[in-house]
Amino acid sequence: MILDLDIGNTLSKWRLKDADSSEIRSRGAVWTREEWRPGSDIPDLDVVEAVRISSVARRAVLEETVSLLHRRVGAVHVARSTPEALGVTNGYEEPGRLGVDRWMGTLACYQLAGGCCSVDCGSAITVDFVLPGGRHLGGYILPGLRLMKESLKLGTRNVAIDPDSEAEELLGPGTRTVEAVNHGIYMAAVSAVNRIYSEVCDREGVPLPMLLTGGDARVISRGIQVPHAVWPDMVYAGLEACFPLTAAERAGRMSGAPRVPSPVSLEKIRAGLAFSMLL
Ligand SMILES: Nc1ncnc2c1ncn2[C@@H]1O[C@H](COP(=O)(O)OP(=O)(O)OP(=O)(O)O)[C@@H](O)[C@H]1O
Ligand SMILES: CC(C)(CO)[C@@H](O)C(=O)NCCC(=O)O
Ligand SMILES: [K+]
Repeated sequence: MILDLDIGNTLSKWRLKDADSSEIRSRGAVWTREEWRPGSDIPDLDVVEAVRISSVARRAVLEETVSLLHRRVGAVHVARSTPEALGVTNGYEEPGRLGVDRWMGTLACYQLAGGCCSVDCGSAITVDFVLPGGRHLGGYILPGLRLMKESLKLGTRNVAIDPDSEAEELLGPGTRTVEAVNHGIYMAAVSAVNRIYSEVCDREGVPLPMLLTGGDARVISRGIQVPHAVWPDMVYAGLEACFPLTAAERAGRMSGAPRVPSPVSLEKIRAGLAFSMLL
């Protein structure tokens, strides 16, 4: 079995992948904390032959995790943000400072779609761009839905947005505090993603396929106006591409990859942008 770990600021997600069949056997999430110890909600390490890790948590969390895993598992691969990988050049002035979850997601997206816009809707919402040809432009970081809500301190933090609600409903005016807050932060998030996408495609003169991942990807997806696809395993797919271990991975197949969405024409993107600015 291969254990893949995506250690975020809030949640540490894991999945167990069968090295022979390439099937995902189980998955889970635990709170990210200093001491990452196998317990009831963490898989049995006896069956694990290799681990791949993407971590944006404090260094102590990663060090603790790696030293624990090294004692139990033969191969431990830790992903890093590098100046170049898999045909993509990192757009950051200091490439190592780009969040490795962004780098993994973006590499996976590029492998799948070529030039792309990769969006991760987690504790933070990040939007990254790669041009056809592989130049990563950098990206945008904004607070995620939960963080935006908590920062308001209006006592509404425990009332999460129902992930099944329709965008149309969430974009209307709220008539109670929790609704006003939920609709406000939802509007902030989806408007930002829509606008960022159009602005960058306009600037660069190329319409790009958009892929979304992260805990809030499904609900944010409903408010995104341009064609896109949700890829829950996008960060894991970056780990697969960087550290291929199975036959399928070596052949370039990434698990859970969606069909590549065809972007709308540049003219349409520009018309939408002009419309929203001239109103
Ligand atoms: N059980 C949960 N605990 C925390 N967040 C949750 C949970 N279920 C859904 N969410 C939503 O998922 C978002 C967090 O997304 P994600 O699962 O990608 O976690 P993350 O690890 O915190 O992200 P990041 O990698 O940016 O740190 C939150 O904004 C929240 O709205
Ligand atoms: C932005 C987050 C928190 C998103 O998980 C992560 O990618 C991170 O800590 N990044 C480092 C800062 C940067 O990417 O510029
Ligand atoms: K994430």
